[in-house]
Amino acid sequence: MSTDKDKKPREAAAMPSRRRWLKGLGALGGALALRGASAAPAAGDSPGTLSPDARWQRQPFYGLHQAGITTPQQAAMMLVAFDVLADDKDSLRRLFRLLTDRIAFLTEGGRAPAVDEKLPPMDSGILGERIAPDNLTMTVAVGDSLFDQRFGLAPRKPRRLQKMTRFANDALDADLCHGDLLVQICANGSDTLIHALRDIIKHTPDLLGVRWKREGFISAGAARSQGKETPINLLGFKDGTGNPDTRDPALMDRVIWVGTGADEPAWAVNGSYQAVRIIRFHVESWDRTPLHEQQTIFGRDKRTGAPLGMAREHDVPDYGQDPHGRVIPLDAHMRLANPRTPATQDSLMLRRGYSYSLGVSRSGQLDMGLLFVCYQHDLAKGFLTVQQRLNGEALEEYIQPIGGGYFFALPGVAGPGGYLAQGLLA
Ligand SMILES: C=CC1=C(C)c2cc3[nH]c(cc4nc(cc5[nH]c(cc1n2)c(C)c5CCC(=O)O)C(CCC(=O)O)=C4C)c(C)c3C=C
Ligand SMILES: [Fe+2]
Repeated sequence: MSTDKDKKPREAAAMPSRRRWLKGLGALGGALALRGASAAPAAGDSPGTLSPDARWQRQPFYGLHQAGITTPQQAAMMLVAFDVLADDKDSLRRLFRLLTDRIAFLTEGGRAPAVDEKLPPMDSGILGERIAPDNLTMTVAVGDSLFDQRFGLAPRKPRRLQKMTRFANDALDADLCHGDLLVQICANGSDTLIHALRDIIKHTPDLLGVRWKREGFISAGAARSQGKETPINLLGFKDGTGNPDTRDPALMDRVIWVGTGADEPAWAVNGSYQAVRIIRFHVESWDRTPLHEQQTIFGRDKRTGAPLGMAREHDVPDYGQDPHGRVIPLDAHMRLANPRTPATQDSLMLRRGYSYSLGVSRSGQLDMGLLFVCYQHDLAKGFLTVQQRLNGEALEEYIQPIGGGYFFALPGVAGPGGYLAQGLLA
């Protein structure tokens, strides 16, 4: 029998830390067992679940607005665009009722009904027998193409909804653009996103076809902080600092939600315009760019996230004191995006960005970037105006938008019995 003494020096040196690690796992198991009864792992829970508390975290499905817009960013996000295969308004209604039922179930959690072994199981099984909600939100939005001749919905289209067209720096890939529907799925874990998507696909074979899909992430720490810590993007900058405060309902009414006084169809009230952009980063050249240049491109300190010349992340720059851009250049990304003048106050938006990282391009470059998602009460005043101001910015050398689309996030479902898009299809 071999002992620690018989091992080669490097292996023997590794043993104590291995033991410490195993002991640590034992202590973790003990800590989990001490937690509340509902949080304790149960037979059938997803294997490898380290934090049952997080698995049973829930976001309410019913409400005036859909969840997943002002909800603090969960760790994982999937964007799935669908083509609608329904061929008349009744089947479209069946689709939205089905989507509503599935989302209500998946966000609440529970057991999938058992079926005869001769039939396909009702659930993929990838989350175990007991399907945990895992802080899941599924936000459904409709695209411009849903309002074509198929369902007779053209007169009911949200007035600012339009097909995304190309900006000068775009290299749009047709396979990554547009869609009749866009479902933004967010949760604590990626397995929950995949489970939710497969559930939707399984229940809608005659109604939906997947058009494109992308997955993204933010750091576990930023997600756990419930919005207190700003996520860092793959260029190494805190991204989301300047967002309006989602805990301020009056501000959200002004910036995000379509209101009753808006020049929009009545069914659209409490919905929101969603702009999605898949933006690739040229990280190799960015990583060879001097820190000073990186910081002046954004207008913020890379480490602290503070505006240049200021100390703290949430300090508010006074551009009136810096009219020539000596501290924060006039063409810095943050200054162009939000010049903070009375005239530009109506171009505010809520950003909900996630990083993505895929493989390597044919020329050996890393394929990674940002799934940029933003919400606003008016697409033209929000995203389109801001993007126009950003056109030609210094950041463009390091980024390339390759896909996305414009959508309208439906109003929420008030309670059981109601369904998504009910007002639109009434
Ligand atoms: C059209 C809207 C915007 C696009 C597209 C966009 C792309 C983009 N942004 C970053 C990184 C950062 N953006 C930051 C601020 C910021 N960006 C927008 C809008 C778009 N960004 C706004 C409205 C703001 C807020 C400005 C403000 O209120 O001061 C920042 C600074 C930190 C922060 O406030 O979040 C960073 C960093 C990337 C990498 C990117 C596309 C590749
Ligand atoms: Fe930005």
